[in-house]
Amino acid sequence: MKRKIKVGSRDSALALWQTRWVVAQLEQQNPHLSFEIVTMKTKGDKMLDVALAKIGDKGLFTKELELAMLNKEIDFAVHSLKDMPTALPAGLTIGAVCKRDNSGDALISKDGRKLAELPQGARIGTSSLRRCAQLLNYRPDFRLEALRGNLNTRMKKMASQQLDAIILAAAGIYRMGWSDMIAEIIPFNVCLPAVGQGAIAVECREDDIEINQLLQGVEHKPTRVATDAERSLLRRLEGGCQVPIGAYGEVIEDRLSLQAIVATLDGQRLIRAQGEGALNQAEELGIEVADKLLSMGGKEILQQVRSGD
Ligand SMILES: NCc1[nH]cc(CCC(=O)O)c1CC(=O)O
Repeated sequence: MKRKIKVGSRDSALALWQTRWVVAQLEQQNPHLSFEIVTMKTKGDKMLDVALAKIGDKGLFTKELELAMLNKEIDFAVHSLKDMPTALPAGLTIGAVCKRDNSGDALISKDGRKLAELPQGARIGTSSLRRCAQLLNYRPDFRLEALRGNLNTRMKKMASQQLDAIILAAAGIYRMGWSDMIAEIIPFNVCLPAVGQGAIAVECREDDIEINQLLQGVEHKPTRVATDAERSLLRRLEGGCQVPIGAYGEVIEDRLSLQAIVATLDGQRLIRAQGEGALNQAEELGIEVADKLLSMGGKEILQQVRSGD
């Protein structure tokens, strides 16, 4: 009998798009296999009105899917890598990291204005501490307003709350087919993305050899190496959604580069560091750049942010 592979996904439009994209490739590569998508709500889907930084849970968007995987109700789960904690539950692994095209943050604004063209005191919607801190560092006159919910909700809130602009991950907007709405991809010297942003990751049981093998078909080595470095940096800084940390790793030919920032919530202090290394030294590079940030004053910033003043 043909094995039916059960694939776990959150039920948001973006999550389903990503899951279908992964499944479509696997189906094409493995015409003898059949797949079934099983959707689940995670705690993060149920608590849409609370700022992520306030919920402060690890695995807010992943835990239910991980439990289902450990209980063998599903065989693998598709996530936004950005939503995955840096330490996974025992027995689970990232079976594949897929090719990332767009890791940046996108500005969606009234009249299509770019960041530099926004008026004094412009009101910008985002609940990400990382985006707030970097935007305030760039333009202290901006007024950042809380904005959560799935992509559809956030778009509606821009109009109903009369915001001048909102910021969303570019990858999500492209996947939803809304690229026409993007005024600008915010340059990395203004705003570095979240660790793993733009990359789709597939999580599975460590001991499921067949599934691990299958997932090699959607693995993209350069994206894996770049995001390994980003995740290693985040692990070293012990950051989650509660701390403004941005990072971007990139493979150019046979070299891996990593740039990162850590900032205070008000954006008044922002520290930037970077490094470069060999492709097989991703973890080490993450630690090296994290340690640079810590020694340049990042340690004090992290302490200050965590103590809540
Ligand atoms: N925080 C939620 C989340 N997780 C992944 C994405 C977008 C897709 C991606 O980064 O791969 C988003 C939306 C956003 O930040 O605008």
